[in-house]
This record gives sequence, structure tokens and C-alpha cells, in this order.
Amino acid sequence: MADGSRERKVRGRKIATDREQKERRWAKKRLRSNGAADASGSASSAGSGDAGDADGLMSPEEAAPDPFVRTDEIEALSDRITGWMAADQPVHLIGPTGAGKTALALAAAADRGRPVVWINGDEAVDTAALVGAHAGAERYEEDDQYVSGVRKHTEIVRERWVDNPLSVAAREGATLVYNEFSRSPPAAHNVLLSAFEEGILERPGKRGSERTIDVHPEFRAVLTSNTIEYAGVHRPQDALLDRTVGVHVGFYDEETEREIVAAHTDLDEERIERVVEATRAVREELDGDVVVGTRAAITAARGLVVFGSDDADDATLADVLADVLAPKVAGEDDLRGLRDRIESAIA
Ligand SMILES: Nc1ncnc2c1ncn2[C@@H]1O[C@H](COP(=O)(O)OP(=O)(O)OP(=O)(O)O)[C@@H](O)[C@H]1O
Repeated sequence: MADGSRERKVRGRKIATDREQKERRWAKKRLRSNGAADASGSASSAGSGDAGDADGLMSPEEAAPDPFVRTDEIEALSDRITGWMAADQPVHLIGPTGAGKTALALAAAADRGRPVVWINGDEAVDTAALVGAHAGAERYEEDDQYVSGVRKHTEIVRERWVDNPLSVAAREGATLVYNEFSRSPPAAHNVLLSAFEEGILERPGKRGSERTIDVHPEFRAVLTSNTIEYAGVHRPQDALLDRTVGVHVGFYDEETEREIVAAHTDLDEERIERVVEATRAVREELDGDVVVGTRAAITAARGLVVFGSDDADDATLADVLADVLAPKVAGEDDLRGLRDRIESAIA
């Protein structure tokens, strides 16, 4: 097994080992959750009624994926995304599972140098999950001294409102990264329409002048969706698609996939070349019956670190790739068929 503390280099840059990367990600998350706790604490003690406003706001450094490989192909895509954001257009990244949409969206968002807010699409996401909701009652006391010797003591109870990611991003001029947005029911996204087009965000649940937010001029959004899900269960409303530009992300070229795998594992160059070549051959052979993303290549490489002999023979490689792709097939017969197709692809 490879030495986890060894220094590796990609395109001349030292990259961290898997363990170092994990530790850095963990530290970033800790920082974020501590920051959110502090922010909500100070907001409520100030009695703003908007406790938890800063929840979910990440600095560009925190949001930037680590590691993030930038080959010419990735730079070109990234430039398109940041270019459209500069033109004040919400961007919709569409592509197959494990192709690199999330990493690209976060990197482009971080490149803007503005705070980033993240939300994951889900069946349970509704308008409140995007804009915010009342979260119980808040009680505080006021003491006023009107004239010398006359005091008035008032106990005030009011509903506590918590802004959710879209409101936070719209108010702070952050970049909203809405991952797998097409997993959420389309009706939840009606609030995005006027936020994108008219610069006004409605917060149903709030009353009076607080019902709407004037969207910060630096607010931007990057939405990602999976090619299959996008065409499937929750087809987003045309009105929303009409307000975005689409950037299709396919699987990267071989050199890019090699560099990505190298950035995530401690495998030597020769076996990285072999695992990427095999993954690409299997991808072609399976032709969409089972989606084989760059994530599969990374996982297979991690498998080879543990199970592989020095030269990564075909049988071990086939075993590893079969395990990596096995969760995507249903029964014994499918699994046998998968294994046969993997073997013939990498032979
Ligand atoms: N440019 C890159 N540099 C380093 N790692 C990358 C890069 N692009 C993708 N990856 C890695 O490849 C894997 C898949 O990428 P990612 O999660 O972004 O794909 P995705 O298309 O969003 O997948 P899904 O549809 O499953 O969410 C992840 O482990 C990610 O860290």
C-alpha cells in the first residue's frame, strides 16, 4: 500500500495526500459550523428578529473545492460559467452523475470572490426551505425611561424568523450553488423567477414591507442537475429554464481525468493511467446502461491502492471496477453481466 504521507505533485504543484485533504475539509466544516453558531448567537442577542441570518454563508476560501484540478478543459468551462455570471445570468450546469458538476460549480462560485451559499435539491425542499420561515417565538424585555422618575417596562414577544439559503444569498450578494435542484418540486422554485428577473425576492410568511427583499446586485446562482433526472421526474418549469443559460458538462478528456484521479489518491502514475484507461473503456462499453463517472475512476484507484498488485493486473482491475459499479445494478444476473462486460472492455 502506498505511503500516505508521501509528497505528490500534479503539474508541478504539490498536492495533499488523501488524509491531509480529509483533515482540511473537516477543519473547514468545523470552522463553518462554529461561525454559524456565533453568527446566530450575536443576531439573537441583538434582538434583530433575524437570528441565524448568516447561516450557510461560506467565504470563497471555504467554498473552494480542495483539491481542484485546472486543466485547459476545466479552465474553459470555468471561464464560461464565471463569464455568464459576470453577465448577470444564472447558470445551469447539466451533466451525468460523477462528471464534476458540483466541483466546477463551487470552484466557479469561489472564483467570483464573493461569499457562497449552498443548498441541495430534495423532494422535501419547498418555498420556505429556500426563503425562510418563522421558527418559534422570541421573548425580550424593554425598559424605557421617558422622563425623570417615570419608567416603562415592556415584555415583547414576537415570532422569530430564520432566513434560508436563497434569502441569505440574495441579501448578502452571495453566489447560490443549488446542487441537483431538479430533485426539488418545481413549485418551490417560483420564488426564483422574480429574484432572477426583477431583482425582487418574495418571502411568503413575512408580512408588510419585510415580505420582499431587494436582491443585492452581486447575487448570482449556479444550479446543477443530473442529465437523467433533469429529463425525468421533476422537469423544471420552462419559465425558470428560460431565465438561465445552460452549460453541458460531459466526461472530461483522458488527461483531465488522470489529473483528477492523481489529485485524490496516492496511486503511482502508471496505475493511474491504467485505471483511467480502463474506466473510460468500461464507460464506452456500458454506453449509459450504467453511468461511469470520474468518481468511479477515483474510487477504483482507491481500491487499487488497497487491493492492487504493483502492475494492476486485469483480474484485480475488473474486480475493483465491478465492486465500484455493483451498487448500480439490481440482481445476481445483472452483476454477472456487468462483470463480463467490464472484463471484455479492459482486456
Ligand atoms: N476539477 C476537479 N478537480 C479535482 N477533483 C474533481 C474535479 N472535478 C471533479 N472532481 C472529483 O470527481 C468526483 C465527482 O465530481 P462531482 O461530485 O463534482 O460530480 P457531479 O457531477 O456533481 O456528481 P453528482 O451528479 O453525483 O453529484 C468528486 O470526487 C470530485 O471531487
